[in-house]
Amino acid sequence: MLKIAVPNKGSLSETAAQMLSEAGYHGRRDPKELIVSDPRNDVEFFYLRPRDIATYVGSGALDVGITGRDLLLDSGSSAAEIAALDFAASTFRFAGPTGLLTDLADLEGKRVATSYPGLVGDFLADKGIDSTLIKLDGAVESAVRLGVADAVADVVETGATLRKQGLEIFGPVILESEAVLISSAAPAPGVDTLLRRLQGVMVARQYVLVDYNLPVALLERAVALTPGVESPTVSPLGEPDWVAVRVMIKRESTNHTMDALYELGARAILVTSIHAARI
Ligand SMILES: Nc1ncnc2c1ncn2[C@@H]1O[C@H](COP(=O)(O)OP(=O)(O)OP(=O)(O)O)[C@@H](O)[C@H]1O
Ligand SMILES: O=P(O)(O)OC[C@H]1O[C@H](OP(=O)(O)OP(=O)(O)O)[C@H](O)[C@@H]1O
Ligand SMILES: [Mg+2]
Repeated sequence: MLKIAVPNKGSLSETAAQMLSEAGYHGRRDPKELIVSDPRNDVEFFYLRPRDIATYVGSGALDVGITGRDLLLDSGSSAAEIAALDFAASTFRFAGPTGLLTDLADLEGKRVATSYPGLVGDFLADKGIDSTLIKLDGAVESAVRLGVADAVADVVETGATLRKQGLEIFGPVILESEAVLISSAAPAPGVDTLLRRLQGVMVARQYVLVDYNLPVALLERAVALTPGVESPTVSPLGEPDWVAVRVMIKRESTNHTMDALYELGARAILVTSIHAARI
């Protein structure tokens, strides 16, 4: 049975559980469950703190897990990232009191508060900057106002938390992070199926199917607008000189693409959601 680590709390837990469910797995129903077996899919789920998942997977105790790239790198674990999962995107940045710190060298000799001392320590060492790390569990943005640090290094999504604390981003991007699937050194049998299923969920979320009818003379220009993942399916129509086209397009571009197809001369343009996919 494939042993899969899943975040039990925090920012990643809800979407991770939802993706696994959309991928056909049967996870926990009760948030107090820590281990749930899904024999039909030949997997077992272990609900763990996202920060600990890389440690379990890196040690080989569990085969794969869902965590954040930032947490994986912070842990120093030997687990490897095998796929990005397209959610919980954030950047990891330095921030300080507005206007006071402007570049990385300004951190020399300063106190930097963070919940990710492994990640930040490695980054500063690599750049030759000698700072003192102040390890906090969360709400690190308060550390400057409360006088325990001169700057912070933390997860930034919208930047709203920093702004509310009178802090401003400075210096280089430490990391672009998102939720990832990680695996132990020797990938276990069954990982391929899990990955294909999760990729299917991502495709179903990102793409829609579009069908349209078009004079065959315009086909080349229509294909340029909607090239699809591999290539569009083109079928004959009862009407001579017209064809029917079926193709996947990015969900976010749906209305622009429909407008462009209509202007080109396509008609009966229909858009349908994809329920599941294997590409
Ligand atoms: N606002 C956010 N936007 C996107 N990703 C985030 C955000 N906050 C945290 N994360 C991501 O969530 C993961 C942290 O997991 P964790 O469970 O500690 O989240 P958390 O939100 O800090 O949870 P908690 O604060 O309840 O402990 C990291 O990969 C981090 O990049
Ligand atoms: O850029 P923003 O959109 O404001 O999001 C970033 C904030 O979200 C997370 O905090 P969380 O709510 O998880 O609290 P924590 O600091 O206790 O982990 C993260 O640690 C940042 O503080
Ligand atoms: Mg947090």
